[in-house]
Order: sequence, then structure tokens, then C-alpha cells
Amino acid sequence: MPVIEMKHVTKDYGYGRGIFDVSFEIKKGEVFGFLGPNGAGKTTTIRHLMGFSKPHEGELSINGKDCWKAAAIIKYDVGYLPGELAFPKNMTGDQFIKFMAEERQITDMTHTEELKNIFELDTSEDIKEMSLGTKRKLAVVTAFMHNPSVLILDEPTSGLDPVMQERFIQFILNEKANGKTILLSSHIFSEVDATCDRIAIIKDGVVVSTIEANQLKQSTNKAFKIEFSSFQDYQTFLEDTKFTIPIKRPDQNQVKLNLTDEKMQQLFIELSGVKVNFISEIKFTLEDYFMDFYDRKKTVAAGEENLQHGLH
Ligand SMILES: Nc1ncnc2c1ncn2[C@@H]1O[C@H](COP(=O)(O)OP(=O)(O)OP(=O)(O)O)[C@@H](O)[C@H]1O
Repeated sequence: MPVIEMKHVTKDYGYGRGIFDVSFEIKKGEVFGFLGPNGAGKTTTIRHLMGFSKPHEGELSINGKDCWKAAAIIKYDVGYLPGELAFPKNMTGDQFIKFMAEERQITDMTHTEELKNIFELDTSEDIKEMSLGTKRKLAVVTAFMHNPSVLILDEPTSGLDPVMQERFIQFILNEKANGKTILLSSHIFSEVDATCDRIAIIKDGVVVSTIEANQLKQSTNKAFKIEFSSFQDYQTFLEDTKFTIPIKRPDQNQVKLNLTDEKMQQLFIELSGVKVNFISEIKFTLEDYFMDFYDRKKTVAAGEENLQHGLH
């Protein structure tokens, strides 16, 4: 049984806004990335998983429990870090932590202390006087102090400095190693790349692709940039080549082309008759894959897309 399951969930806010027929499953121990720009529908999806909002259509469950009907019970299994923070007024960090511990019936504060140390959180200040970064750290500590088995993170590193961002990524990886199931919404490619096993790309409320992170890393499609020693070599190559050359830079005697591993030998044969200054591989990244979807006008149905790509 998947730990998190969404089946054909639609919430239509009108005027094309909302989420439409969103489906995915997250297995135990998996880190699932939900990638999309502002307004794509990430927060709406997460709010439905947290039971804050009832879908117009479809079903959502966490650990087999309906997210809307069993919201009050589910929260004990889930650590939720919201994108926008809201704290009670007139409390210090310590008071808020105590309040949350009572709310969750936590008596052993060892794990909370560990989290405070990891994130170097000073809880003595009044919350209203805390910097945004400190408030985010307080949110992190209180979201995970009950050591939940499921983590739902809505743009978790926004507002954290680079050192703390890195520490947060390490925290996610440790939690993953401990068998936690994690949903991470983000528009930061590097953190998704560093942590996720699978990634869904959401566009205009629709999941347009779901990919295994390994699929990207092991893609046999490669892109190369070649610079020839002279314009003569550049021209000779272009006249003789059997490859399609999508990008030509005569001013720099350069070309860019895409090829699969099997075609590599042919490229070297063609290059043996000309002089080159260098040949460099252009790495295909998650960002390239993502931009491919956002560059395109049409929406691609989930699963239909191969890792075919052009140069950007
Ligand atoms: N309660 C609501 N009423 C009406 N429209 C809403 C509501 N909540 C969200 N929307 C709309 O649904 C769309 C998706 O918003 P959502 O906040 O889920 O996007 P997001 O991907 O989380 O973006 P961001 O990164 O900006 O938080 C947007 O067009 C938003 O304006």
C-alpha cells in the first residue's frame, strides 16, 4: 500500500485555476519531488493532503486514511512544514515549543533538542522579534519534533541561508535513510535533484510528467559542443556530417548536436578528418527537462514523455 496516494483529485477555483485530475502514489521510504513555478498548484495539492481543503473530485489518503475525513488523526503521523508561516502572537520560541509539545502529548524532548542543535535554533527570543530565517527554523523544529513517519514540505528552504539550506538537505537525506516518506514541493532544482527519488512536474494544475531521478542521470541522450580549429574544418564537417546540427555558430567555428551513446562512434569517425579545438559534453539536467515542459505550448500527458531533448 502506498503511504501517500492521490487519485484523480480536482479542485477547480474557476478561470483555469486550481488542480486538475492530479494522481500520484508515494511509497514508504521514498522522497517525491513536486516541482513547479509559482501558481502551478503545489500548495493547493499539499493543502488537500493535509485535509485543510476538500476536493471537488477524487480521493486522497495517507497511510490508508482519507485526508479530509481523518485529518485530525493523520496529523500525528505527519510533519507538515507550510510555505507560509503563521505563529501565535506574544510567545517566545520556548513557549511555542512547549505549547506544541503539549498539543502533541510529547513528554520526551530529546528529539526536539536534537533538532534545535541541528538547525542552531535559539528559542529564547520573542517570535515577533525573530528574523525570517529563525522563524523558519522554529517551524522546522516544531514540524518534526514528534518524529513523524511522513514529512510534507512546502518549499522548505525558502528564507534559509545557504548553510542552513544545505543542512536542511542533509536532514532530508537522513530522514530518508531512516525510512521516512517525504513529499517535497519546490521550485529549486538543486534541492530536488539532491534529494528526490521521483519527481512530478506540475503545470497549470496538471501533472505533466513523473520521472525517476535515475532516469535523468542515466539518460543515453547526450548533447555535445564541438569547436573546430578553423572555419575550413567547421565547413568541411557540416558538408559531410550525417548528423542533424540544431545549433551552428560560424563566428566561433562551433556546433552543438544531440546524440545517443550508440552514435558516438560515428561522431568520432566524422571528426577524424578535421581538426578540433575541443569537444565537451553538455550535461542534461533536471532544469533542462523541466524547461522543456515550460517552453512547450501543449500539455503532455503524464508518462508519455521520453528523455528526448534539445539544446537550450
Ligand atoms: N483559495 C483559493 N481560491 C481561489 N484560487 C486559489 C485558491 N488557492 C489557490 N488558488 C489559485 O490556484 C492556483 C494554484 O495556486 P497554488 O498556491 O497551489 O500554487 P503554488 O504552485 O503553490 O505556487 P506558489 O509557489 O506561488 O505557492 C493559483 O492560480 C492560485 O491563484
